[in-house]
Amino acid sequence: MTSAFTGLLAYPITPLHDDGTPHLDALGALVDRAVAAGVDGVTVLATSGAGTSFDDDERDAVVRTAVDAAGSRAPVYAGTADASVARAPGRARAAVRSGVAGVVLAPFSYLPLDDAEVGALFARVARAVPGVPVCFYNKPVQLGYDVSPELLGRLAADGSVVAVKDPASTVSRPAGRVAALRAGAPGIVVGLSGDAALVGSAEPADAWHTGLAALAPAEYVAVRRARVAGSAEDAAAREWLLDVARAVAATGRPITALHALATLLGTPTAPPRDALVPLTAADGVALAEVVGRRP
Ligand SMILES: N[C@@H](CC=O)C(=O)O
Repeated sequence: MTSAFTGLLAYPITPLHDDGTPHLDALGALVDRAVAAGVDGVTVLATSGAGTSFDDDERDAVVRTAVDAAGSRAPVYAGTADASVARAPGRARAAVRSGVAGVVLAPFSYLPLDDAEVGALFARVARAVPGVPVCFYNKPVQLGYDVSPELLGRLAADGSVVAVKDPASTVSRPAGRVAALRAGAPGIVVGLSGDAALVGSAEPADAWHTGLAALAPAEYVAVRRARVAGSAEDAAAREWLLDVARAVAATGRPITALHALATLLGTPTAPPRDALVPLTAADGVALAEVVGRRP
């Protein structure tokens, strides 16, 4: 049996109707397409899915839609962070009731947490969903907390987490981080995020976590499979994904850009909820130009 949180993990946006409610049919279609293209798992309601912007009923409906769309073909995971850390265990329980195969938890808080608080949070969530795999969603730039290999090792040893999603090596994250995480937390599943780095030259890892893979699954699957097999990559797919990743990053508004990208690629969605503001016209034109070059 494949371990949880391995392979290519697609993080769909949550498509929206014009009134801002989740467009569940569009979400189901996105999940179905990604799974049919061969992604190894789907995570809803994390960053790309704007999980913390939805109320409980909306989140439950999003999870159920994704689970139904994936069926038995691929595991569905859900981001269960909440603006109130006290609600995180309840959100994890709700996701499990709706059928997820594991939960993805970021140490989300109004003020950055410290090691003791993060340890307590993950232990509480693990106790709330015994036996359910939990992935530590490390988001140091945005949350002001960067998990150490040592804390991860303690959380893995007591069964609170089985996997970690870490930003791929960049200028601010020197190479060697994957090895450090493995050394600190033996046996843990190490996954990386950051499309430009993944498609570019990220260190080998057990998983890739990416929002873009939900929108361009065929290309991403081709690149991931070739990378894992050590075979020749589809150069056109790789170059195009790199260009898309750069165009999204250049906007400085990743969620808004992913919604715009989704629209350009045929998924109906309104822009993200307030207070995320629209892309500039120039950014919209740049994205459309890249999409027009899809191989
Ligand atoms: N962008 C993804 C996964 C990587 O960080 C998300 O939606 O959370």
